[in-house]
Amino acid sequence: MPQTITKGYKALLAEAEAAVKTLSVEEAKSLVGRDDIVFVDLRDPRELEREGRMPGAFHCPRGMLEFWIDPESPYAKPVFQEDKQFVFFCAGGWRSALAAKTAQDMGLKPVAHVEGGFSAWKKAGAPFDAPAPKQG
Ligand SMILES: O=S(=O)([O-])[S-]
Repeated sequence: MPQTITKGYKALLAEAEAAVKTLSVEEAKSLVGRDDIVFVDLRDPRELEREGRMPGAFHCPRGMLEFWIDPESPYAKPVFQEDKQFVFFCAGGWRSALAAKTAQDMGLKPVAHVEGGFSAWKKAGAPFDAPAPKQG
């Protein structure tokens, strides 16, 4: 018998979007370079290699999020102990909505996520570091 998914991704995203602050790319752009803001890139390493990076963003693969945020975890990262605003982004804005909701549920604050993610960021002409050219 097939599995019955009782709470699908749309419901999870709707819950997350209702709970966390969403920034447009334009709003996010206006925060670049500020000392009190940490942009958190949730994409996988291969996506960064392929698509490029947001300058100055802290890279936290989505799979490590909870373990890097919790100071009691052996994998805790000091950046998540700072008194700053955390702005999450991914490729398209879905992982970042769920991640920002989880981070907020864990007590991290303030948090927000970027609508449309890195794809929208690039499309809007926001600054990014292009991927390094392939060797060979
Ligand atoms: O990056 S994503 O929005 O496709 S999950």
